Amino acid sequence: MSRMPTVAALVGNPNAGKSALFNALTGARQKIANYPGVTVERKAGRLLLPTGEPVELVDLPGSYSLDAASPDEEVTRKVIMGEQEGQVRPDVIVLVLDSSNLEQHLVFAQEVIGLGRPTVVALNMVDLAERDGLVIDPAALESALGVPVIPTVAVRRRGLTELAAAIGEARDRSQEHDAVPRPHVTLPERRMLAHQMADAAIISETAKHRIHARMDKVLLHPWAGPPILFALLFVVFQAVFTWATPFADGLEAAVGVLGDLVRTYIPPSLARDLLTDGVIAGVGSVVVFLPQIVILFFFILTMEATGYMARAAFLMDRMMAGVGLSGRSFIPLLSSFACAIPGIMATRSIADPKDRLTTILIAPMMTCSARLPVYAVIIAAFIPNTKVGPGIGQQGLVLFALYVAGIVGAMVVALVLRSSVTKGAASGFIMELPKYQLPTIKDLAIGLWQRAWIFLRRAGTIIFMVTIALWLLLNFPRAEPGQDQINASVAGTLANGLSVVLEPIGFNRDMSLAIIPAMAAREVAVSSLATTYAVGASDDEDQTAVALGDQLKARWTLPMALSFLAWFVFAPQCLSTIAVARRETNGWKWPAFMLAYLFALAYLAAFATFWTATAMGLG
Ligand SMILES: Nc1nc2c(ncn2[C@@H]2O[C@H](COP(=O)(O)OP(=O)(O)OP(=O)(O)O)[C@@H](O)[C@H]2O)c(=O)[nH]1
Ligand SMILES: [Mg+2]
Repeated sequence: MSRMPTVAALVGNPNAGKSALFNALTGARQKIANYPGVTVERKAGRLLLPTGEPVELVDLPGSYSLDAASPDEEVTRKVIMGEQEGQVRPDVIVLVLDSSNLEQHLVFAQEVIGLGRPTVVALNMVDLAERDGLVIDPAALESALGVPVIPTVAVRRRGLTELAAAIGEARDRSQEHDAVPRPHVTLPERRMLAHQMADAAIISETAKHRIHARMDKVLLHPWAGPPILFALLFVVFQAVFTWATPFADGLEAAVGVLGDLVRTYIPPSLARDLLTDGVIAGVGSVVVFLPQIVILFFFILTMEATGYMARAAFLMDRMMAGVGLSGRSFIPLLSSFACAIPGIMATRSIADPKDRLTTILIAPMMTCSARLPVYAVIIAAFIPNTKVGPGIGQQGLVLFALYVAGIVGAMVVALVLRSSVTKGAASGFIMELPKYQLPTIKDLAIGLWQRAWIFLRRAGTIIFMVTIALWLLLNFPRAEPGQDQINASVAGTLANGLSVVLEPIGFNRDMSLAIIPAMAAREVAVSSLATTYAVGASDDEDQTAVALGDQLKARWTLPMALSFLAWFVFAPQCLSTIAVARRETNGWKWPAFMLAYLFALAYLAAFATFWTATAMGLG
């Protein structure tokens, strides 16, 4: 047998646990989460059979049918059929079924088995079925489907060896005879058969899942549900501030000490300035937000793992329909709170092209985690840390308001787009609700670690480089004695030019200076301000670092700060988002449109904020 390695593909309904199985079998770290539509691309990994032979295992997006409706389902169909470029047709199909949802998953299963190709069924999530009081007979299912059925629990690594062995056997059988497609069975027939098969395979069923049904009664209640969701999100933003404070203070102190050490032990020179003003002040000012990021992701990951995320989508469906979208757009939009890039990619699970395009266009308005440091630094400097109610801090409230401003802005834009450029009827929304699950500590820890690592890596690479470049542009050419270094520098000259345009929205030179490098990564706005003020202060007598917050307080007025925040709610700040929008819409037309309308919106919002605040006498 000296042929190409065997290829096996994981196929099944969304949320069946394909990626969890993939991770368990190959040691990969694909994203898994408890809602349908997590995986939108194929991903290959290597699995070793019990015989030691390697198999290429492909994880695929979930699918309800071989008649693909959405771009991610299309990937699955193409791979199964061997039409995907750069991917040989799988020799073995590993059909993943959710045992606790058997009847529903058997509908697509029959379609796949009907292809007559070597197939193995992974009867996954048998633990959840048991929890719900279901006992399933794999042998009955095996004889009904005519292919091997292996019970598995992906997240507990149960049944993996048996599954791997079955994959090997199926491959061996396939070499003996060719695929024999079975007679076509229509969808209604498959539905009926699925019902019969599930009935025959389920030995006993007790009504254990009452608690979860009762939870849904409350959480999905048309009146009680939305306030609960709202309250939950509110708690998240309070927590981002209050829980993070001790850790953030500690980190900030550590960065300060580091700067002082360098100042004490290295004689004054440009190189020392680069270290203190560029690296430590600049990059350090971003790194101190690690605790906030971790706390935010703790909540997002928990919502994803417990199954609440899909319920939130369900709750929001009605509101989304009001602006011409559906609950389908909710999860991509919510993912954009982490970063617009995975958010935009997640829109591949939306079938209607215009729904999808609208969602892509508004995704950047969801407050991504890179904006959190910008918001946090300004809020901490300008909004008093007072309580406005029991357990409600004013700072958390303002943060919450900024997130809400982004959401409301996005909804208004969606409404306008859906009645103009992306006109079309709102499509219906059906999403199966996943089972409630407690998140496993290990998965949560891995998820948080990955997030923290991404954040730190950004600080160490892109933010670091942009900050250094900015430091150079701020320091050259050198100022004449008595002249202001920043005004003399290349960066200062550019910023002074730009501030003519930005003056009407209350931006001073330093703010204008901060928003350009922030196009690389939004956190850079913070590091640029820190570096600018550190460079500006270098000539002063006092060499000790002044915390960025104090610098801001001394140099900005409240209306200026609010205007800066308003700008960051809407402005298209990161080039990677534009690049992904180009890829997902196949051209420059829509990203250009996105860029233009977001800039216009940001300018208007900052303008209105600045002048309203000024008129209110806040300056
Ligand atoms: N209890 C239990 N949970 C599981 C099992 N397999 C997967 N899960 C959980 O089920 C959820 C869905 O798993 P995924 O692997 O993301 O599902 P998927 O089939 O890849 O979903 P899509 O990518 O959306 O098609 C996650 O929360 C997993 O932790 C299992 O055998 N038992
Ligand atoms: Mg997946």
